[in-house]
Amino acid sequence: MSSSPSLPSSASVPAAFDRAPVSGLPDNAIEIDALRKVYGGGKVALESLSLAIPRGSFFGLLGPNGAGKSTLINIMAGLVRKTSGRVRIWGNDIDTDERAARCAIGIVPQELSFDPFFTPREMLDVQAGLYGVPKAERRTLEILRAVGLEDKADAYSRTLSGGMRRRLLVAKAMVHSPPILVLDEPTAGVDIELRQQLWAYVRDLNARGTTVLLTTHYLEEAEELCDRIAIIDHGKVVVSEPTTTLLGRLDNKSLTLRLAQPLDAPPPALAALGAELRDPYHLVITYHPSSLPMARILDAARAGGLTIADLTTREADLEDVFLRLTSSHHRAQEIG
Ligand SMILES: Nc1ncnc2c1ncn2[C@@H]1O[C@H](COP(=O)(O)OP(=O)(O)OP(=O)(O)O)[C@@H](O)[C@H]1O
Repeated sequence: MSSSPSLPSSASVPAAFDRAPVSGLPDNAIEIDALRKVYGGGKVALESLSLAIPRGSFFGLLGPNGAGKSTLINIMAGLVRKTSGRVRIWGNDIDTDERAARCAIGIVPQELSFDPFFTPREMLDVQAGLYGVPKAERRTLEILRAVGLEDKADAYSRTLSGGMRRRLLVAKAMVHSPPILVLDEPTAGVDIELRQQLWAYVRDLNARGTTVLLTTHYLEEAEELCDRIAIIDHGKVVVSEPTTTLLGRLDNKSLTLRLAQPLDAPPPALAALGAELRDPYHLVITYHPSSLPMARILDAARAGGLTIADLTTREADLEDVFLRLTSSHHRAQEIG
């Protein structure tokens, strides 16, 4: 795996807002309205998709395979042409203010593809040139330092490890100090240590004002990092809300009681609350905390004469919510 050095703090890299006036900033970094994409063969990838990504948020875009996430990001990046609808990036319509919209966003693509004969320094310089960053304002080495690649500034890119290439793509996306950073599956196949380093850097950028849009298949990562999450499925938004609200949706918990004595059936008072024996020493009760306080379950256990050796609880996590919402969405589609 990668023997990459620790990423230094990004404090040396000015965030986008260090130069931007605070007044006149858009409330939403990205606004998508009734976006539709039909590919050549007639495949409808996005169907009237509307979404607002608040300025300053760390926003997760989740969805099953084929939901339309890459199509959406590629439209924002100018790589795929939308069929209809409206997209505004930092207040700039991609149809009428394409250049300003492109300058407001830095995209870290899924694929690790770049010219193997360019060095990281050359690559960032070319990118800065493409975005019209004047030579005096370029911070090539600062950015490379921030992603832990300063000592590789003049190495051929083909000699970099996969993890280093991923970080180089993050650096490339940041050369023009965009107020919005989009990361499309940035940690797929990246080892855990590097993932943490990458997230420390991106979190720091976010704390200093950069809006972050992340797509990932690692739901735990999204749950930990994102303050808002949208789930899309079949080209439509199923839900878009603060992560805490989303997690609160299921109102589901499970309580496992480890028993001092074995049982062959749950006592009636607990069976009435839905308790099931996982094995003679473990009773599992899945319950809704809002309508069934845990104290009532414990009272029922005591009334049933049980001696509890230990107990553990588990809350619904993002994976539970994700599966519930995407499968209920499928059911609704089947019914409708
Ligand atoms: N160039 C294309 N031509 C035709 N259909 C396409 C094209 N690109 C994507 N699609 C289809 O559009 C739908 C959405 O694909 P998209 O790649 O946007 O989904 P995704 O959410 O990014 O999936 P994944 O998580 O697997 O990357 C899928 O059914 C896909 O097969």
